[in-house]
Formats: sequence, structure tokens, C-alpha cells
Amino acid sequence: MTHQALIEELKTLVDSGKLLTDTDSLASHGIDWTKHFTPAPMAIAFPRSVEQVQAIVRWANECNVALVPSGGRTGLSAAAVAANGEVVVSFDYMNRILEFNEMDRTVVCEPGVVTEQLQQFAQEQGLYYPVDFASAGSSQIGGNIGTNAGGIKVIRYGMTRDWVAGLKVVTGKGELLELNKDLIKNATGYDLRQLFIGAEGTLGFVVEATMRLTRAPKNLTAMVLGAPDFDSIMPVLHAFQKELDLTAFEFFSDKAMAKVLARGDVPAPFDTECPFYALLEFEAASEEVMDQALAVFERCMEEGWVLDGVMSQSEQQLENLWKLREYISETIAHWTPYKNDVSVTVGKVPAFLRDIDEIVTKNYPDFEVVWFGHIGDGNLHLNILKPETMDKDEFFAKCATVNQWVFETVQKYNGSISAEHGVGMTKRDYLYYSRSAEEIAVMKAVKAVFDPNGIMNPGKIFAV
Ligand SMILES: O=C(O)CC[C@@H](O)C(=O)O
Ligand SMILES: [Zn+2]
Repeated sequence: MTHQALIEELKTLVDSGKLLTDTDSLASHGIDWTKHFTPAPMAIAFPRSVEQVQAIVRWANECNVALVPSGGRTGLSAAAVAANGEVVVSFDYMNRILEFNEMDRTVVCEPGVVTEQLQQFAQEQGLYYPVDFASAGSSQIGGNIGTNAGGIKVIRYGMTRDWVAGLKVVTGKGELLELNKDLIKNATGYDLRQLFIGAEGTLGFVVEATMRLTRAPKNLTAMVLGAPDFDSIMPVLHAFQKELDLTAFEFFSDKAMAKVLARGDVPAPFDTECPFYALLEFEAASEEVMDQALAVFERCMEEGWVLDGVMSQSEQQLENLWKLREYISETIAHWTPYKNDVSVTVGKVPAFLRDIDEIVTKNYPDFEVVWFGHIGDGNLHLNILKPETMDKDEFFAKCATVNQWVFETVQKYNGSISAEHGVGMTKRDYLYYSRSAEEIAVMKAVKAVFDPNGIMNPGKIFAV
């Protein structure tokens, strides 16, 4: 079938005007936030119903056309990039909240519901959807499920996986499966819902998700603390966790802070300059909790783990302190960073970070290295900034040579080469550092069951 004939047939499967092939749409919907792939999709389809998604999948099987799922396109591993003539299936028009079950505290969402839309809906019901990150204003629930998105509240609330009560999926064969039926208890064999979470659209499309909500936190209060060295950060975490249930524990280096402050729209937390900063958050539900937090803070100062600190006294101050952390990724995007998103168990973080820092300092003497991340979960974001004058391809090639040592260290510590950004195309060649050959073989076999013709997001997680 000719290219034009394929497009004409596909057009009949979606509502009128909901198949786009103009250059701008192909460029914008064929890519995510990774900047090193050239988008080249065949078309962008915008289904409005489960039936339309099924029709697209059946058509793709018949015509042997690959499909790429597309949500808010805020991914950082190129899992939603269409660079090989695929049809992008965008969920922008399947974005309704369908149902709220008060007794179950669940919300039934179409996959295109934006994370912030769900957070706001929860708030209107006096409840809370706790998975949160800087891109919550654009990312969609379907994409969050596809990548098992984490973010800034994982230390207390876990990952997206922990909030999915049930899923409806269209497999790579076009079948509609209803997974777990929103039950809390269900001991009836394999939990297929979990397979689709973090599958990056390689098994099928999520077409409906029931998400759990929880009690809204009371009087969230943040502290930003300046530390004299990295080794002081983990004792601070330990000291606070002994007394309080933290809702966040993040860290960032002086370089990260300097870039954010240079924007001019975020106030400095205090004057003392420190090499590292921790941002922690807790529910100051009573005077007693507040006193406990202040007592721990004083102890950290006495021990020399903290040089200076500030605590939010209002919503506005809470927001401003969070901006210091949440603006980092967007701010450093200007330097086309080479990204790593690695994790180890929390107890191994100090030794692991020291080893990795040694590797990057030795190998990137001329590059700026920016450390930040969700250190309370053992998740570190290592960003290497491109010098302004260096060519992009040369820079990425240079960074890729150092990967081997970084990932060997990850493997040595039994860590993960992708903590929360997924594998996509950017990390697929390194998957074996985190998953055994047997595991990868099982994953491929699972894919073949749900997607025998290999039309679902090929080339993501593993090469085709
Ligand atoms: O840009 C990054 O490396 C991390 C992005 C995001 O996961 C964050 O924690 O801000
Ligand atoms: Zn992150």
C-alpha cells in the first residue's frame, strides 16, 4: 500500500480532522524533551474512544505500521519519540475524568488527563493525588503509567505504580483487557496491571486508569539546609527520619542553586554559601511536630552537618523554597545537558556518589557537572552541561564514552541505570547493566505475547 493510501485509510478510523500530517504537527508530536533525535513520524492520530484505539491497533497489525504512544511528551529517555515513520497515537483528546468513587477514593481517568488536572480534582474533593514533579502541568496520566513516574514525594507516597487501582488496556493485538478491576485485594494469579506500568507502551496502550487518592496533607512545611560537604547530607536525612515522617528529601549542589538563582525570579534561601543543599518537607500538623523538627535542626547544626537553614512560614515561602529544586531541570536545559538518572539503595548512596563523582571529575575536567535529585530515595540526577562552544554531537559522543564507567559503578552497587525516567532509546543499550540476560529474555517473551507483530513502540527498552 502506498504511503498516501495508508494515510487515507487511517483517516477513516478517527474523527474528522483528527489525523494530522502537516510538518509542524509531525515535528512537535514526534518528539519528547530529549533533544538528540530527529522526529520523523508518518502521521499523528488523535483517537477519541477506546474503539478508535482498537481500530488503529488492528489497522497497524494489518499494514505492519509501528505505533508510538504520546502523552505530554515530557519524557527524558526518548520513549515517546517517533523517528522512523511510525504513527504517533496522541491521547490529547481522551482527557476526561470519567468517575469519582468517594467510598473507594478512586478516580477513573482517560489516559490524556494531565497530572495537575487530577491533582486539582483530588483537591476539590478534599483529597490528594500525591505523585508530583516539575512537569505535572503537562505530563499525562497515561505517560506517567507508561514510565512509572516518580518525582518529589516518593519517599512518603511511592511511585505511580502504587496509585494505580486498575487499568483498561488495548494490547498490541487490539484486545481490550480490564486489569485488576480496581480491587484492593485480588489474589487471582498474575497481576497483569503491573506489567503495563513502566512498559513504555511496548505492550499496548493504556486507555483508562483508575487512580487512588489519599488524605490531603496538613500544613506542609519545608526546610532548606546548607551542608558543608556531601557526606553531611545522609546523616541529616537519618536524623530527621528518626523523628518525623518526611514527605520529601531532595538535594542539589551549589552549581544547581547558582543556575536557578541566576534566573532572577527565585529568592536565595539565606546568605551562607554551601557546596550542597537539602530540601526536606513534613506535615507540621501540631506544635509538637514543629518543636521536634526544630530540635533536629539544632542537633544538625551542633554536629556540623548543617551550616545554615531556613524553614517556610507561609504557603508563599513553601512555594519559593520548592522552586529552588523544581526549576533546576528546566533551567539547565539551556546547556543541552547529558543526563543520567541512577539509583542505589539509600544506605549505599554516599560511597556510590563518591565513586561516580571521581569518575566524572577525572573524565570531564572541562565540563560543568550538576548534581541534584531525590536523595531520600537513593535517586541521583547527574547532569553534564555542554560547553557553549562545543558541537552537540561531539559533546554527546564524549559523554557516551564515560557511560561505561558510570554504569559499571551502578552495576557494582546493584543499582539502576534508570531510576524514574525510563529506558526508551537513550538507555536501551545499557539495560544489561541493571537487568540480567535471563530477565531481558523474559521481558522480550512477554512483549511477544502482548504484541506478536512488534508494532508497539518498537526500539524502546530494547533494540529491534
Ligand atoms: O532533568 C533531570 O535530570 C531530572 C528531571 C526530574 O526528574 C527532576 O527530578 O527534576
Ligand atoms: Zn527526578
